[in-house]
Amino acid sequence: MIEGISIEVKNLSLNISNNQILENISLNFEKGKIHAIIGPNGGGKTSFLKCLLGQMPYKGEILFKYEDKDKIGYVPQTLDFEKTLPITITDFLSMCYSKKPAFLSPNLKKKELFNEILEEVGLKHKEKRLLGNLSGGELKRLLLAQAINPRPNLLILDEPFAGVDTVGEQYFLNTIKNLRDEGITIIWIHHNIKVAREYADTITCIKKDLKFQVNKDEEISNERLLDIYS
Ligand SMILES: Nc1ncnc2c1ncn2[C@@H]1O[C@H](COP(=O)(O)OP(=O)(O)OP(=O)(O)O)[C@@H](O)[C@H]1O
Repeated sequence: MIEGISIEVKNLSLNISNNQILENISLNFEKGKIHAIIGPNGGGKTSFLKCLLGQMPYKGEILFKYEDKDKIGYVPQTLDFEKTLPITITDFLSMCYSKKPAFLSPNLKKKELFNEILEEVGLKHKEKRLLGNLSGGELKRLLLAQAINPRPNLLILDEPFAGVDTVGEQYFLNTIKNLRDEGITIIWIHHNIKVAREYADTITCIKKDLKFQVNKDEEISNERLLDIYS
């Protein structure tokens, strides 16, 4: 089993260029569970994840509690890159997994690792494909592959299903559930409350200063839903 990370967020606020994006948010994320984050477009969900990842100049405290390691895997909402770049899946993985000396082709051991990684996400035999030629769903699978190998203690997913078809979505949902069963803490932005309720252990709504957290089986009243999405 993997030891998941638990997180305590205390009085988190984020102000960028005089724009108050998050205000006074306090939350806990228990280890080894799936925590879905919902909320309206522009409500601050991605900014919140970026605070967790230490990428935003937030105020307040974010405490990571862990017994084993504090390894974090991250799948971004989008990956911006020049589509004509001559970079294959293997080149991309080489960049993700290379330590110095850099710029060497993968050795036999790395090639075996890449095969295992690609097989897990259903991309085996596509290692020579150019990154720019991958479909939205294939790119998401590749991003997931680098995030979960080696296994992290915390996995952060920013809308992993965007651009993914129904079969791909089911694949992601099963993978997320299996990773949770391995002990990994998962924080996952998702727009579909019904799916979030089915798969997540807690649901957290983030909309600037309006936030609440409910467990899987707790009701979310229509009033609350109206508050979030109006
Ligand atoms: N670097 C930045 N500089 C200025 N404003 C920003 C920056 N990053 C985000 N914002 C603003 O913060 C607000 C929240 O954005 P964020 O991307 O966190 O929302 P979101 O809930 O993830 O939205 P969506 O569901 O559309 O992805 C938006 O109004 C956005 O324009």
